[in-house]
Amino acid sequence: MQAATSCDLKFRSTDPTSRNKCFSHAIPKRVAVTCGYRSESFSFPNGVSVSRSDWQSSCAILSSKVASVENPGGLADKIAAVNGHTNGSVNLGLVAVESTNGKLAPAQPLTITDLSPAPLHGSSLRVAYQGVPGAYSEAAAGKAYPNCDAIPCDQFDVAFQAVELWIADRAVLPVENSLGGSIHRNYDLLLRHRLHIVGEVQIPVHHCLLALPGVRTDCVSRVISHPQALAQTEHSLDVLTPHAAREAFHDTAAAAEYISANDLHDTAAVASARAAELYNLQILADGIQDDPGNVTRFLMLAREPIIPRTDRPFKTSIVFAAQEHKGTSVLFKVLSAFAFRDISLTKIESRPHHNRPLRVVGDGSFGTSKNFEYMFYVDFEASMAEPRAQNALAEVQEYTSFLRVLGSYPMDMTPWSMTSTEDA
Ligand SMILES: O=C(O)C(=O)C[C@]1(C(=O)O)C=C[C@@H](O)C=C1
Repeated sequence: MQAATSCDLKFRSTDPTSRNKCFSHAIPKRVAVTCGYRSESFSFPNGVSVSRSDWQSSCAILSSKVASVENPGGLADKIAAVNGHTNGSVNLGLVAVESTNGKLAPAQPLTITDLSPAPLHGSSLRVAYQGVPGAYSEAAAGKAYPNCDAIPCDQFDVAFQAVELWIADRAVLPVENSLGGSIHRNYDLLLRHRLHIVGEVQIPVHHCLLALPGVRTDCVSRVISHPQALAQTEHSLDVLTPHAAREAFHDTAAAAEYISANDLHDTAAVASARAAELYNLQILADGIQDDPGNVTRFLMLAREPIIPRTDRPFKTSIVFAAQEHKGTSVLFKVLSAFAFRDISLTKIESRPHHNRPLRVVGDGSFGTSKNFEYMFYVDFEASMAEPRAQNALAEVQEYTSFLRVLGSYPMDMTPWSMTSTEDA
């Protein structure tokens, strides 16, 4: 186990009566020891060395392929193609894994079960989310993992770190809303961190306008809430509080908590009905989202991937960077790799390529132009256990300088009921 280093994280008290109490822990940073990994990278007899998270992705794809491949001989080459281990096939044979009793277990091929053990603490699953009790993200955590121990975090980034530092077992984070669009911060964090998407939940978001008891709507001169919530209620607020200033706040429930904690009679919050209960506020207006079908999609993140299956509808999320000098219409070629295999795409998002934001184009004879360089996120409706998905990614690999499978996971097929978040 590597040396412990301290790491300062900010978590919020789970006690809803805490008035903006936010405490920080100096959490000793530990490398994952559940499976007794001695290091964050593995070397194989043939000299190929892979990072732990690449290994996990390989295991996930390997496990999915065991169910579907006829000629095991092609297995390692296919994995090599998708995971970029171009120097020879990856020997997935023997890896010594230290068992929990300290003795080296006999070398056995790792399975996802080895990589994703049940939480050691034995109690309910600890799920990190951004916000305070009453936030929609808390409701999403409860839908994703009923009876979980929901851990409020100050920032999206802290929720990622909580999982990486084994303080939480999962994280549930919003990535897009049907009215407000993508939550770009979390797309960037998916790339920066090495967690795996293991599921999704879609939450109908039912916004309310909350204020202290006795406050009338025409006395409200300021409305505070999460930027996404303000975007989702823009027209309603134009009608309800046309002269009130709108201010972004940490999250919807924290806005409600702030009004209550500071006894603000001129301020209202856009938040859930549950936040009204938790922070003793009245509901001035109910269901103020501009579209009754207002839905936010949340992703469930874990340290290890799940084994993709074909027994239920699955979705796969990837991120890639187009390969320079691969000629024109690279994006078209990438998308056609799915289209020609009858794989539907449900999302494309482009985000600045932080390591290569600009590319100078032109030989100088007519001057030079600068292209913005992007990372592309794509969600498609297929499981990595399906050969068509594996072959599509193997083709995409030809056009990309970087390709990562963020996760292959069950689609959220639960019917939407608007009542489900009235008590969110
Ligand atoms: O502030 C909250 O309550 C959150 O859960 C965050 C969040 C978001 O980030 O989009 C989640 C769902 C809603 O779309 C509004 C806000």
